[in-house]
Amino acid sequence: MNDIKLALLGSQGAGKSAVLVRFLTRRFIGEYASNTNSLYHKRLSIDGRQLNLEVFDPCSQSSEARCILEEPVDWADGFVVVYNISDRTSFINAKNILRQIREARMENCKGEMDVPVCLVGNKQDLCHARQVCEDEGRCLAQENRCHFQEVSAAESYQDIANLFTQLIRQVMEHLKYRADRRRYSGSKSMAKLINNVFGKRRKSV
Ligand SMILES: Nc1nc2c(ncn2[C@@H]2O[C@H](COP(=O)(O)OP(=O)(O)OP(=O)(O)O)[C@@H](O)[C@H]2O)c(=O)[nH]1
Repeated sequence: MNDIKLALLGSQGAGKSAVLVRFLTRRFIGEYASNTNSLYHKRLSIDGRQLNLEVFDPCSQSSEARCILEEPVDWADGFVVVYNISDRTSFINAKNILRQIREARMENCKGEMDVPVCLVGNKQDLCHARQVCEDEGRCLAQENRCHFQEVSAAESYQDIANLFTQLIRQVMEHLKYRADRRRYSGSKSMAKLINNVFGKRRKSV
């Protein structure tokens, strides 16, 4: 069984818990405890494969450009970065979070393909109070080579289910790529070792 670890990041009140609970239970629950870190577990099946999903929903990150929690950046295989379309500050914070994920990953995983990330503009039902237009979200996602989706955790399940399913598929591909890379570099260094030990002798035969 595959283990998939995701982390949800975003400003306080952007709707991270609402989005996640919608995905896990299909329900919208108005209020959530926001002063604790939560780790959710779910078993699911995607494309016929059984998965153990763990999702980390940390307690609020402030809207200032301070460093996001370092642990989820190292721990997670993929990220959901949530902002509120009716709160520009949460969008600016999402931008900072995307930058920090990229920088942290560049340092830790040199040469690896991008970590899967989905940028989510939540509270689409509040479009009368919109402060971030859809194109801005799309452009930001393009700049960061990540998927983008506007959703309303309050009103709809399907968009949220689709975005998590797509992200999980991407994570599975990414994990396979990393495992193949490790196997390949392992066999390359073994070949090098064999060559170093036997190379000269073989030449003289
Ligand atoms: N109108 C509307 N309200 C939403 C939506 N999603 C969440 N909310 C509300 O926004 C508030 C914050 O939602 P949370 O899910 O607690 O947000 P959060 O990002 O987890 O917040 P913290 O845990 O404080 O970081 C709650 O009052 C939710 O009911 C949505 O799609 N539309």
